[in-house]
Amino acid sequence: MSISLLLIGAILLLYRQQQINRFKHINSKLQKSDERLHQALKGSDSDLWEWHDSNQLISLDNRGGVLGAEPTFTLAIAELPLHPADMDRFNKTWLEFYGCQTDVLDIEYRYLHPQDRTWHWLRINGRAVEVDSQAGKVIHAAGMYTDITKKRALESEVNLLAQAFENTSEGMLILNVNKDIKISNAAANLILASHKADLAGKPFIELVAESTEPFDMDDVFDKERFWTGECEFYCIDGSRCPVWMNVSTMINDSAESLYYVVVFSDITERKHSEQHLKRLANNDTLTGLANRSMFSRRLGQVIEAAKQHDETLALLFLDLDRFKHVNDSYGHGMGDALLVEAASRLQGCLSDEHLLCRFGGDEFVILLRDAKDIDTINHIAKQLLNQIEMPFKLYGREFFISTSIGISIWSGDDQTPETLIKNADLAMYHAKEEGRGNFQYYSAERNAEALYHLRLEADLHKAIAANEFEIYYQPQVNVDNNRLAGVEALIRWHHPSDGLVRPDVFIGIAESCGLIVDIDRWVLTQACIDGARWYKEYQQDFLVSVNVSTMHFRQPDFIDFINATLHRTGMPAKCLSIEITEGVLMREIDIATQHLLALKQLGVDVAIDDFGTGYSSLAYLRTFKVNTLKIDRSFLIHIDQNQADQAIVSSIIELARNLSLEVIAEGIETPEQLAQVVKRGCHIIQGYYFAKPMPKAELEQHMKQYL
Ligand SMILES: Nc1nc2c(ncn2[C@@H]2O[C@@H]3COP(=O)(O)O[C@H]4[C@@H](O)[C@H](n5cnc6c(=O)[nH]c(N)nc65)O[C@@H]4COP(=O)(O)O[C@H]3[C@H]2O)c(=O)[nH]1
Repeated sequence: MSISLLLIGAILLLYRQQQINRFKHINSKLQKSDERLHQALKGSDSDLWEWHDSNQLISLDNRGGVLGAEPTFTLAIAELPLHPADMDRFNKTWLEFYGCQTDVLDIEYRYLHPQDRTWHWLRINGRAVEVDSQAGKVIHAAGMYTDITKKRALESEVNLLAQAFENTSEGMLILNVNKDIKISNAAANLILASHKADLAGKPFIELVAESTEPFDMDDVFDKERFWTGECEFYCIDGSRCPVWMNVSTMINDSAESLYYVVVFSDITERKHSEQHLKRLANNDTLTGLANRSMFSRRLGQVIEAAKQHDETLALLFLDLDRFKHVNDSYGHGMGDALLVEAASRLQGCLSDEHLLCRFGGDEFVILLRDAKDIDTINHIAKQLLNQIEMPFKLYGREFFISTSIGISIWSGDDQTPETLIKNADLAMYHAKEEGRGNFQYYSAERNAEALYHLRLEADLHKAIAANEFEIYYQPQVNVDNNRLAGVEALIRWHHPSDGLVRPDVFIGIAESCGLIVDIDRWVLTQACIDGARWYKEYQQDFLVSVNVSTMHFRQPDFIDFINATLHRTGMPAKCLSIEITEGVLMREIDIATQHLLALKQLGVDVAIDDFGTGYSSLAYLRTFKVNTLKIDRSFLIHIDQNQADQAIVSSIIELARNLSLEVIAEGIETPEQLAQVVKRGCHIIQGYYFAKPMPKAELEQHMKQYL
């Protein structure tokens, strides 16, 4: 019995020992599992919680240290140190869970950390373990709480970046490794007139229309990995948009491309203002034509091209005649309108290959390409003249203007663009001299002459002060008694380097630059000084004739000057003769009439020089009181043989006689010429036959013999 009891006891002991061992084994497993769980919870910043309705307390198993160092603690829900701003949301969620309105509890809120006393983000999630379904409430719940402060911070950073991506004013596209669009931001959709859905999945290359720099997709994305430059995108609506684009590649650690980022901005405005500036720099703002600087550039290029292709070019320089009058009389608005209309008419005469430019003011320049054929140039020039001569109807008024055109030709020579323009300009001046409204070609000879005249003009300004003028006197002889009737004062210029310059060369220049008035007055003064002295010496009514130019005669103080000179020099008025040409009497008749009357009142003689060459009507002889007609030399040169000249000279002498005028034959060189005029009744002769113009000293010798 005792053995059996002992055996049973031993078996029980063994069994118990086995149970203890099994329990220990299970316990150790549980402990390990619990440890692993806590390690896992700790690794994820989480710990466990449990809540019982019976005591309304929440137990926080804080072994992971989420809420500080204290391992486990228990507190009522209301004691949780919640952020005031999260309080209501927390309570509402908890009550819904407690009231079984939701199966799970999942809430994020801020919690005052007991250790660092800062607000941490905590996420609580869990489930009901036991529910009183009759009362509709949770009796026992458990779950996990996690510190999500870092995750929250990361999320807000990501949100920030996402917002920045979405809201930046630059368009942004993120492409996947196949270079298809993965994401686009709002600006990209705005620029490309698209919606996100339009772009998603679209191959990026389909967007690119054009770029100013070469853009090889594969090269740029996978080799260079960075590209920046100007390019044009196709918008979804089919239009094109210029953009400034920046492409970069995102790579992984193995340097493989992961994504591509395309950042771009719409440069339409910039392009417009660039174009506007370009237009301002290259085009005339009024007419829209090429301006001077653009023309000069193009001319240089065209000449270079012409050299290669053996091309001939013609450059036409146009200046509108009488434009200044329109501008001055009707204002700049009218002038501008006229220029615009003129530009359009000129352009209408030219095909696209030719270049028209507004050179400035009322000047236009045209470059004709491939101008081998002179007839073609002439034809175009005539068309241009005709177009401008047609009436301009502007703001209810009608204007008539013309244009003068100078043409220079380039045919493989070494003329620079500047010379080509300058020569056409010179030729244009020649066209003006030829009476405006015509075209002239540039000629080197004419240019040399023009340059010579320019030099003389500069020298003329200094000539009076430098005492370079001298008066020669040419005798006028009365053939009845072979005595001296008078002398004509004729100016001579001793140019310091060119020697004696003839008056018919420099008088014209002096007239064109206005110096003639000073020159005439110098001659008049000298002639009066001499004449006064001769009168005193010889006491004879002996005429000293002085040439007076049109400009001088028209001066308002002309009579005052004559009067003052007579007084100043003591020259008797009756000894002075003023020689004017018929042209003087034809324009500004009122002034001519007044001045002639005043001369008559002064007692000064007036002679019409070069008579018969100027004006066709002789009616003016009725109006103007003159004393003498000087027969022009051109009628006398061949009078010996030419019957027409004989008839004309007879008529002039007859006319003078009938009007009681004196008549002088000028330019008599031979006895035959002399005989022809004398037999027709002209007795006063001026010509080489008797004497050439001579210096004063020589004349004074002559006077002693013939006066
Ligand atoms: N071949 C030839 N020529 C003869 C003969 N007889 C006279 N002459 C020239 O004929 C010109 C006459 O002067 P003009 O008709 O008033 O023509 C003048 C006059 O229009 C102008 N001139 C000269 N001196 C003055 C001046 O002081 N003031 C102005 N405004 N003009 C002047 O220059 C013109 C040319 O003057 P000149 O060269 O001195 O030329 C002078 C004279 O030398 C002749 O028998 N044969």
